[in-house]
Amino acid sequence: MIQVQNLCKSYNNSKVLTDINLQVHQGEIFGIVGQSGAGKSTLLRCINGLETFDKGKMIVNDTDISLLSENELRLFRRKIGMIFQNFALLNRKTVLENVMLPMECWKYPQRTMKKKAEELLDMVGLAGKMKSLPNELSGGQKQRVAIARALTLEPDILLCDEATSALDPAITKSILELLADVNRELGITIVIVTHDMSVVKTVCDRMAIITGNKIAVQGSVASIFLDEPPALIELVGRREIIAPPGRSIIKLAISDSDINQFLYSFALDLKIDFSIAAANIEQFHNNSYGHLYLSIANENIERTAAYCASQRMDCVIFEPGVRSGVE
Ligand SMILES: Nc1ncnc2c1ncn2[C@@H]1O[C@H](COP(=O)(O)OP(=O)(O)OP(=O)(O)O)[C@@H](O)[C@H]1O
Repeated sequence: MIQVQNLCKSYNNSKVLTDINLQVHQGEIFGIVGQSGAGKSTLLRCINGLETFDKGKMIVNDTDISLLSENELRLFRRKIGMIFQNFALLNRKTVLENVMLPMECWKYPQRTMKKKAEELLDMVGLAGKMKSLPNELSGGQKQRVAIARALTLEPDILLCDEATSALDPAITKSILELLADVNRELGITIVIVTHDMSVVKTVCDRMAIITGNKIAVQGSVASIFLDEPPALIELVGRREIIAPPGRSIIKLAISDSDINQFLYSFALDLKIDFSIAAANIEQFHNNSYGHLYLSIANENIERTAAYCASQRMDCVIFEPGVRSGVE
């Protein structure tokens, strides 16, 4: 659906994106994260043709967008909605008029525009606010209007540039639920640029991390958080647990549903002294995964590692001293 191949982009001879290769599958919610200035928004603007690039290919819905004429690009953009951190609503127009704007640009008949805008405002839970002005709405309500407006031309793809960054956690949650509904019910592919890892964990199927102008890693959100590659640790930081003298820490990637059974069998089969040094289980969509850190006497480490391998459990051993994990 979206294929980025060897894409390079500079501003004034300064490289912003280098050799970007990325695939977003049809119908998924894809997160792009990276430090401030990494080039996330630039990549998003390249996807909808708002930004040109120096080298490489951007293929969206089987169309190589660098080959499109101005007019073809305009038609192409129709099928891509976008929402922003600052909502980008017109304050002198009512909520209903704001939502009708894209259809006005495409000269839809008045009755069609009004009906469609009303339906969408109903869908985003703002049926009672059609005549309000944007500055009479809360931040979350403004973003709902922006989402309704982005859906008016029935896009295949919705691009979200830090869409929840200005909202508090409870409102962010409700906007993410709305985006998940839009994805599920309308089948719209969603690409979310964010610096907020909880956004990615809550709604994204897959993700990419941009570091040093490049994609450092891409894959399923759960697998990236379980693998904890350096690019992720660089972004979210690390915490440290010191294994006490004579003991080591063993780190296991595990799903929430397996923890109790694993610990039960572990204690019964190995009959060794161990304690839980830390556990970090998180919700990814509807599944809970995370890491379990067991503190084990050094003389039992080899047996423990062999036992974990026999149970097909991935484990990493941290000898006495410092072990790291993501926050
Ligand atoms: N139109 C422009 N002209 C010149 N430089 C630009 C332009 N747009 C972005 N840049 C530069 O490109 C780099 C990447 O910017 P971009 O907005 O894509 O980063 P970002 O990862 O989205 O950052 P943030 O998380 O802070 O929004 C930055 O150094 C920025 O200053």
